[in-house]
Amino acid sequence: MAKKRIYEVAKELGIDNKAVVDKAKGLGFDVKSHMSSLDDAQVSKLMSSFKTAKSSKAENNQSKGKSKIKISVGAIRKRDHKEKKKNDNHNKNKRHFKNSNDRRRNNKHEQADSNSPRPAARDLLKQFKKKQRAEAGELDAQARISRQKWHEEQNKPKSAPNKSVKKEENPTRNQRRPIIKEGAEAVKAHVEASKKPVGPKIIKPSPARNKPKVKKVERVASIPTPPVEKPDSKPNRAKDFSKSNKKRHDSADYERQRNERSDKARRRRNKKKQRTQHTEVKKQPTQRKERPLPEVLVYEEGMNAQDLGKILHREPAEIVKKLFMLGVMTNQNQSLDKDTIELLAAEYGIESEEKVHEDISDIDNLYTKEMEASKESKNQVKRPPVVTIMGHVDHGKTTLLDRLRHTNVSEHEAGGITQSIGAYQVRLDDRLITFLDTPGHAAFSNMRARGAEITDIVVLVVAADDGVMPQTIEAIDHAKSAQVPIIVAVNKIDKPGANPDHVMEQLMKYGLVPEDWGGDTIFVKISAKTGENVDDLLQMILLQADVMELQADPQQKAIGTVVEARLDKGRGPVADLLVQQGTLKIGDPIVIGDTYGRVRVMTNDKGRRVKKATPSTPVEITGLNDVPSSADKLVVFDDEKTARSVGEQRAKNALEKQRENVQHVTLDNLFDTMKRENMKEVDIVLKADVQGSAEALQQSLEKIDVEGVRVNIIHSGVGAINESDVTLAGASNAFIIGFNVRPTATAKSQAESDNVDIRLYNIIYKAMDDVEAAMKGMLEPTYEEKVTGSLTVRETWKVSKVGTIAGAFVDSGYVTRDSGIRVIRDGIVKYDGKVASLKRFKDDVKEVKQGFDCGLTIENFNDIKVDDQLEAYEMQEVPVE
Ligand SMILES: Nc1nc2c(ncn2[C@@H]2O[C@H](COP(=O)(O)OP(=O)(O)OP(=O)(O)O)[C@@H](O)[C@H]2O)c(=O)[nH]1
Repeated sequence: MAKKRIYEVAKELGIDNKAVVDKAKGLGFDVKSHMSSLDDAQVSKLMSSFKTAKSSKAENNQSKGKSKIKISVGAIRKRDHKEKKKNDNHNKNKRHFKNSNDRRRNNKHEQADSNSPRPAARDLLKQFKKKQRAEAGELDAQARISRQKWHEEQNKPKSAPNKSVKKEENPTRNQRRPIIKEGAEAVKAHVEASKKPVGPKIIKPSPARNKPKVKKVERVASIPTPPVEKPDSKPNRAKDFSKSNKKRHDSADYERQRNERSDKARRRRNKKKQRTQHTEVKKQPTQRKERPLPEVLVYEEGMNAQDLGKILHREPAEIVKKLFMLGVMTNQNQSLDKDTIELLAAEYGIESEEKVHEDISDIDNLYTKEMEASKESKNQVKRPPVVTIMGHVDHGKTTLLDRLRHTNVSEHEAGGITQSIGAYQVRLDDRLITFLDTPGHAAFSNMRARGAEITDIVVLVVAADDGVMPQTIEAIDHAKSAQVPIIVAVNKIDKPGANPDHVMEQLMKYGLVPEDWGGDTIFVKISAKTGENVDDLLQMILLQADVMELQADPQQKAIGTVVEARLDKGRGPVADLLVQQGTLKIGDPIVIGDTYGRVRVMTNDKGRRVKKATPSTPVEITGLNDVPSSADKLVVFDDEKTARSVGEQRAKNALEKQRENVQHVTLDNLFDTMKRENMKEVDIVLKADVQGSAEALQQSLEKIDVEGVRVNIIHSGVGAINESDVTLAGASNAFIIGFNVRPTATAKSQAESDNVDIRLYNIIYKAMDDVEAAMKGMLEPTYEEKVTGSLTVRETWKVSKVGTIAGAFVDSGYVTRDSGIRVIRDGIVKYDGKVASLKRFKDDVKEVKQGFDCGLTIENFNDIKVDDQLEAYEMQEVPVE
């Protein structure tokens, strides 16, 4: 035999599951719920224990008329009422309710427990039906009243429900449920109710019962009620009492199911309530509002309402609404400008501040920061002064530097002019002085100005035999604008015509008063050629440096400035730079201008390899990806990756900028550019061997102005002329100037096929002259007369309306219809005019050549005679030499 579940046993016994579970537990079985299973032995033990209990109980309670049915119903009631224990009133009512029910059942069972239950039941049924018929009318009336009252009750506000009163007013309920009343009235009513016939009930449905709504049923079900018996159980119950147990069990199950359902419904309701509460919490927009506004709105231009909402702890919709109120129509995603954001901040009553982005690619900024940091540093030490020698052409700058370095540079310079900037260090009494060699030609003035930025002291060289010249004054101006002190070196004192005092007098006009004469400018009379007083000059420089307290921090990251840069065939890009702060070391990741790399090889001014360069040291470095420009800043980064990204970003920016410039000179807009302001321009692509030369040449060329026509350098660079230069020149209708460089083979062939003119020079003056000549070619062309043929008049005809027609023979050359014509009679020019018409026989022709006759007329001239000599000529454009 299979195992049995508790509820099956309970069903068999007709006892409540809980009672059986309790009993099973009492017997020591391992059961938890009505679903727990029992084996045969346990079942039989359990059943026998119940039977024993039943028989003993039956004996004990015989006088009281209690039965097992009572136990089960009571148990259910007990359970139901436990849920309502919170309410004391209810407990009271429950007691009444239970007593009356017990009594009702006792009565019922007293009758049912007679020897023959069936006749008793039939009698009861008959009696009941009889009474029912008799009371039908009365019940109908009561039901009507009850319905009416129920409706009234329903329509009443539910603020103070009084269930007891309500129940009292419902006669139908009174029939199946004890009337709940307080005190003696309740007892009386209870007694009366207990006297009522027992049996199947609920003939007249109450209005509440008629309500088919599930909700209502659930609400009622939640109130502990006795099991509701189905109307169709009525005859069965009367006829077959043995089935009554089953009915009661069914009824108990039904009640349990209802309770379970109601429990489920309650749980669902609770869950739903919780969910609603949750969503309410989530949806609470007011809570966001409560978050405080920031004190300052730190914004970036281009933020939208969503971004601002996050910062301000406000809904984007609110931001949009606020802006709308301020007259700004926008949506949540639309970018807002600075003014609008600040307006919004003011509307919220808070400060606004634009977020400052530190652009790592802004190396000028990094350079300035490092420079400032060095001033604050405690590691500062004395550094050598950086000196620039300036002066007029041929006043002896290079000779002085030669003397200082004991080398000879000037003899190798092309054209006799210093073409590139170098920097050198000289030593005096174990102290170093750094010299920047800045040539004095006017074309280099721009570089000189740059040189003054890194220069501590300017040595102004003035030839004692020549005195103050234009570039001397220019040099003074540059030094003064850079607030750099000037030491005057009056040179060539060895020369017989030298007059140093005259130079000193001249310079007084420019605020340079010698110390001997009460001023503060140091004057040193020297001879660069003989070396006289050169050491005195160095002493004075060091003295000036001491006064200036020049210091640097060699421990910080290096910063510097490019003095010169070039592309070396073997070594790639090479930069001459001056370290200004910190120490530059081999392997340092660097960014210089728009280029980047790692210091691969470092060479000093003596051509020796060094591993590090301290402040004020000029070095030549390799390892860059491209050629930087002079005056570009050098910054050292922590790692090569950062340096690379910064360099690439800068190069990209520079390229974009260059493209923007190039866009102005394209084939599309060339015509407009030329016509603009009635100005003619000569577009030039400039390539040079070193940056300094390129800049110098550019400066010189841009100064050329030939009757309003000027030079426009559309691109200048360092290195060989390549295909891209030719393409650019072709597209811009420009020509190319190469200074100390040559075109590549492909560039040369492309230039030939594109008809792009490439001109190569190694002397600046020559380049300038050629450009000037080319510019003259762009002016209105000059014409000269060219005699094309000579004719002899052989016959004349006078025709009215036409005038005199000359029949002439072309002796040499040719005559055209557009030719100018000169009438020469006896060696004298009688008339100079134009051919009006030219014919052979009767046909108009364009040209008649030597050996042919022709007929011609001359504009506004009819006095043509036979044997007159005619000279045909043309005006031809004269090419610029
Ligand atoms: N007698 C004499 N001649 C000098 C002296 N210094 C320079 N010279 C001569 O002056 C001429 C020009 O000298 P440079 O040193 O080339 O002059 P610079 O100023 O460098 O000229 P640029 O490079 O063209 O700007 C040379 O022939 C020198 O020999 C000097 O102290 N005495």
